[in-house]
Amino acid sequence: MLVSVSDLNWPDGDGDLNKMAKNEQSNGVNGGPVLPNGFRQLDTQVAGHQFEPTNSSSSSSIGLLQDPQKGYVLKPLGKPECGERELNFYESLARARAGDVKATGESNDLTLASLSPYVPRFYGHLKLAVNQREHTFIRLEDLTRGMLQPCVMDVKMGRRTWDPESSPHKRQVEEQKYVICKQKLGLCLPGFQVYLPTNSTNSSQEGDHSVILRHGKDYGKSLNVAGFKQTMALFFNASTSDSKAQAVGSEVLLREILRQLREILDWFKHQRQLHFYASSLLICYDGSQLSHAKSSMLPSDWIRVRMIDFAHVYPAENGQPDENYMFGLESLIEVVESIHHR
Ligand SMILES: Nc1ncnc2c1ncn2[C@@H]1O[C@H](COP(=O)(O)OP(=O)(O)OP(=O)(O)O)[C@@H](O)[C@H]1O
Ligand SMILES: O=P(O)(O)O[C@@H]1[C@H](O)[C@H](O)[C@@H](OP(=O)(O)O)[C@H](OP(=O)(O)O)[C@H]1O
Repeated sequence: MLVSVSDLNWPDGDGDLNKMAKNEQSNGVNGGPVLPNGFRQLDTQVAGHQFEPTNSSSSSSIGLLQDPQKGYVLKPLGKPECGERELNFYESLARARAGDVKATGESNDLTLASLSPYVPRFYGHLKLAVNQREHTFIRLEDLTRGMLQPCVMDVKMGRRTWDPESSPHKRQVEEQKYVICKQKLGLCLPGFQVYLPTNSTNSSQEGDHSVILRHGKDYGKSLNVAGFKQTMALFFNASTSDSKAQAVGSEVLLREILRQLREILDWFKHQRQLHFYASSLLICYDGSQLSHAKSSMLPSDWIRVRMIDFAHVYPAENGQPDENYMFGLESLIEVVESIHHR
C-alpha cells in the first residue's frame, strides 16, 4: 500500500514537484493541459521543463508526455537551437547504429554506436497538438517502464553547465546555481523521487506500506556536499536502520549502479568526439524489487542508468576528452562507492 507524501507538508515548499506530484490527467480541466488521446503527462518526471497551467501567462511551457500503452516518453523539442541539437544527436546515433558510415567516418561512428546502451532508445520524432498548438516531440524509450515503484533521480553532470555558444548572461546564471555541489563534486541534483518503506521513516503504520518522497530543484540548490551524499543514501534506500531484506536489496542495487556508471565512464575515457554540457544521468530503479533481491542473483532489468538531455552536445574542442563530464562522473562513482562500503 502506498501513502503519498503529497498528503504531508513539503519541508522545502518545493512547488514545482508538488504540482507534478498531483499531475492530474485533467485534459483541460482546472488549468491542466489538453493532450491528444492516448497520451498523458509523464508522472515520473522529476526535473526539467514542465507544464504550466493553461491559464498562466507562460502557458507555452510544456513537459514530457507518456504513451503508457507502448512504453514511450515524448520530449518536446523546446527552444529551437536546443531542440535541434538534441534531435540531431539522437539521429546521428541512430545512423551510427545502423552502420551508415557516410555521415561522420567509420571510427567516429563506431564510438558513437557504442554509446547506444547508455542512452534511451530513440523512435523518431512526431508532431502532436497540446493545448490546440502543434509541437514537435522526440519519442524515446520510457526508462521507468514496467516499474511498480519507480525511483528516479536526475543528476546533472559537470562543473560547467553552459555551452560554448552561451551568452555571458547565461554563463553567469548557470555559475550561480547549485554552487557548492557543482564546484566541489561537478554534480547537481535538479530532482528525484523515491519510494521509502515506512519502517525506515518515523511512521507508526505497520504492514507493507511505502511513502513516495519527491524533491525538485529548490531542494537540490540548497544542498552542500554532506547533504548531497545523505540524499544519495536515502535515494538508494541505504540507511543503516533498514531490515535485512532491504539491506541485501540495497547492496545489489548499489553494486549494479556502480557497474553501469563505470561502463559509462569507460566510454568517456575512450572518446574524443563529443562534449556534453548540462547533460544528466537518469538513475532509475524499481523500489518494489528491493525486498526480493538476493545477493547471488544477477539483477535483471529493474535498475537502469542512462544518459539523457542532449540539448547542449557539441563537437569536442581540439579533440580533447570531456574532462568536465568525467570529473562529475568520477565523483558520482566515489559518492556511490562510499555508500556501498560503509
Ligand atoms: N527516456 C526517459 N524515460 C523516463 N523519464 C525521462 C526520460 N527522459 C527524461 N525523463 C524525465 O524527464 C525529466 C526531464 O528530462 P530532460 O532533462 O531531458 O528535460 P529538459 O526539459 O531538457 O531538462 P532541462 O530543464 O534540465 O534542460 C527527467 O528528469 C526525467 O524525470
Ligand atoms: O535548474 P534550473 O534553475 O531550472 O535552470 C534551468 C536549467 O539550467 C536548464 O538546463 C535550462 O534549460 P536549457 O538547458 O534548455 O538551457 C533552463 O534554461 P531556460 O529557463 O532558458 O529554458 C534553466 O532555467
